[in-house]
Amino acid sequence: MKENSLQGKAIRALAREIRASLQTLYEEREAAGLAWIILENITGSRREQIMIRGDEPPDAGQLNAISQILQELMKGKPLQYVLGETEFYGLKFKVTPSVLIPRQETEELVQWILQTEAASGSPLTAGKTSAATAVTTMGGTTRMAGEAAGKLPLSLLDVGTGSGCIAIALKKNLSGAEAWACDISDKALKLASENASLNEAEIRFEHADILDEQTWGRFPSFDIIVSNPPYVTESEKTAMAVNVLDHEPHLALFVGNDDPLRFYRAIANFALQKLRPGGSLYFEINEAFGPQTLELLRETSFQHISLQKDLNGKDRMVRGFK
Ligand SMILES: C[S@@+](CC[C@H](N)C(=O)[O-])C[C@H]1O[C@@H](n2cnc3c(N)ncnc32)[C@H](O)[C@@H]1O
Repeated sequence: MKENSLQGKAIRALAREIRASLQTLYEEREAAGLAWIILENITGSRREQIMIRGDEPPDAGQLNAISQILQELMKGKPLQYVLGETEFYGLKFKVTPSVLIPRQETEELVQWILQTEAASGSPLTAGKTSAATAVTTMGGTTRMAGEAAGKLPLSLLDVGTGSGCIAIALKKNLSGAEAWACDISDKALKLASENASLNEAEIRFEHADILDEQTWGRFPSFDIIVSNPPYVTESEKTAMAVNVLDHEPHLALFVGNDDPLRFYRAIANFALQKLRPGGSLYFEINEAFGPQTLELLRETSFQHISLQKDLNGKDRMVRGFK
């Protein structure tokens, strides 16, 4: 769409025009959703506010920005990379093609962890004070929460942190927790650290190849270890959407066909060494390997293991306790 074809358009007409352009590449509903996200981003107003001021045309600078965004989108670049930002668990994150775009399934993983913590009565769950209180974990053991108790505060590690979304969302919602995050990618770690500053979350970032046992020594022990590791097999590549395949980092996505559970096995062994008694391990998983990932946790002597489906009814998360 040419910039001058947008000029003088009232904003609702503009939304329709953007949608029509995008429909050559996206389905109608997705195109309509994208059109509003673009307008919200450019005007800095929420959709409801834009609707109220519907007859005010955007200025020349805004039209120019819309036109550039459309050009990038028409090349198949994901909107989050075009805008350079996204939302995850109600927080804003910068994203670049060096990191995976945070997904809704991963928000569900964060939700599951926070619900489990809340159900265990943790005083660290956001909104509650960090008192010196004994907390019985699902694993059946007791840990002391709160530094005032003279005990270690709840600590967590996110393995393969990417944009930092899991670690930062957990840190923001488990006040007083000590949060660590690691990744093999320096570029991801740099961006994750920017996101931590943006969200005022104190996180300790470590560069580590989790498949290399020699790097494990630099980590202390944790109450929670979580990971959304690379889990798409090479043979699943052909079924993937082109805008994922062409734009998202392959280091974050793929694992060889010969050993699709490679990361899960390594991280489960790492967790067996690094989790405190009663500590918990959470994974996001490939829907094709639910029972196999559970079996892996069982074989690695994790207890109270469970498999959780995502909102689309797909096997998506597993959990086990040490
Ligand atoms: C599926 S992405 C998850 C990113 C982010 N946690 C999320 O949920 O959006 C997997 C991440 O693991 C990292 N990674 C890949 N191989 C790794 C390794 N051997 N050790 C540590 N991190 C690794 C990638 O760089 C990538 O950031």
